[in-house]
Amino acid sequence: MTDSSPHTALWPAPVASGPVDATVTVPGSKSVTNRALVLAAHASEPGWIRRPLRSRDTVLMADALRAMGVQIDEQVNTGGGGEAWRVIPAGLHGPARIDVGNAGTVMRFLPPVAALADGPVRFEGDPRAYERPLQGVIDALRTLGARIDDEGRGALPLTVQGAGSLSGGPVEVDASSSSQFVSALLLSGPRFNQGLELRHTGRTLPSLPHIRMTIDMLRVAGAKVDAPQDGGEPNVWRVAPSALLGRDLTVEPDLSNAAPFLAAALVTGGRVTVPDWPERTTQPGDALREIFTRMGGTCELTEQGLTFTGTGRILGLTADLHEVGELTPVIAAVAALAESESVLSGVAHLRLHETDRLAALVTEINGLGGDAIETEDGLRIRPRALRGGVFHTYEDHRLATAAAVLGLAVPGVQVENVATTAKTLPEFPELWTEMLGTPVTAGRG
Ligand SMILES: O=C(O)C1=C[C@@H](OP(=O)(O)O)[C@@H](O)[C@H](O)C1
Ligand SMILES: C=C(OP(=O)(O)O)C(=O)O
Repeated sequence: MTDSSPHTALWPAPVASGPVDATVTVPGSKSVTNRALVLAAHASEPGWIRRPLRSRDTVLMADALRAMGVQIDEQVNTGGGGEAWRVIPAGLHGPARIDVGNAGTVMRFLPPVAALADGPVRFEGDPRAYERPLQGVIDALRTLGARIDDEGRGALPLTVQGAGSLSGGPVEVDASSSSQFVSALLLSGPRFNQGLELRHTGRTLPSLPHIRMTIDMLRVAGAKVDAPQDGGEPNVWRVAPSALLGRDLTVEPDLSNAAPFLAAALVTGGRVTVPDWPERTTQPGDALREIFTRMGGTCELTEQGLTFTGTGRILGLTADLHEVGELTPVIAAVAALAESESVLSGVAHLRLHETDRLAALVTEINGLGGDAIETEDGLRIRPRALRGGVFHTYEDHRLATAAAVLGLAVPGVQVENVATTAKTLPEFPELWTEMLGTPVTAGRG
């Protein structure tokens, strides 16, 4: 460790001394927790969120809702069932200041909530948050009746001049840069006076499972939603105006954050079980069962959870990851260790994520001696022996977990700022070393 500042600190990624054999309990889903918080804030009665994810993105969401008047009581160890948050909705109000950090869910899901608050709500965040797309949400909210001061930026920082209610009605949005534009408007749609009729006009729409997650959770909260997935008009969603119910909801483990642990089984020819893997889910991480099977492993879903077993061989993958873009960094890391070429496509929108993920993955994999190139909409990765070195993470949690996967097989990988995993998985370094059967030691970034 040459520097103790968290952004430049180096974490020596542990090398696997043999096949891993571990059970890893993965904390709750970021996407489910943050949707649950928004829906509970809109409800007309209190609700519970059990086993929520506690991470930077979800704490930012909870704090932002608190700033607008919602009461969120965090209760730990409720009858042995882990943590539970009690959400008590109240009249939403400004003035409020919201820090979105670099959380796409916070920066996109909350401007529609703020439009329903009474008073001005200021949105600020990390420098990268000011570069991430938001124009579609801003324009749509204006069409629906909101006043937003963004000084013509079409991005953060901005102030929503909440009027206490919003007309709602029909609106068009191009959500080709982020599915979160659609989810954001749908999640608050029941609270708009006329509800919402949302039409996506872009050529493509990424991360469809996340939109299905939004619709499922809205319906559980009592909303009436018509969606293309039910045979409705393509690219059109309708949400009826209605009150929402307070629910008692248990958050599923974050299956996207299960990715590096399952990858460890594949890379080391070992076995990893993730308990509480849901039998049915809208989480995109469920696709890992098929993706990692195609890359050479086998998996089995039992009462114990999902057990993934590696065979010692790692096969290249040709796949369109448009629906499951957030899995790309870890898949790319596995691909860099594979015996044959991988072509990962459909993920051009990753250039606008926490960092430009395509550029970052190419630079860092090649920095370890790999052979990766950017294509128009993804990556091509060819087999080549890797060597140790510093893997920069660009304040991107998924770059850090991808680097840890490479480090299992490549001695001398130093992960810069592993603490950036706090965005969605603050316990990552401990879970990783526990999985490998090594004690938690110094060297945490
Ligand atoms: O709605 C959500 O919870 C998410 C949607 C996806 O965003 P994009 O559609 O912008 O990729 C995903 O990548 C992100 O991690 C979480
Ligand atoms: C893209 C991601 O996050 P965000 O919710 O900030 O968009 C991600 O977690 O991979």
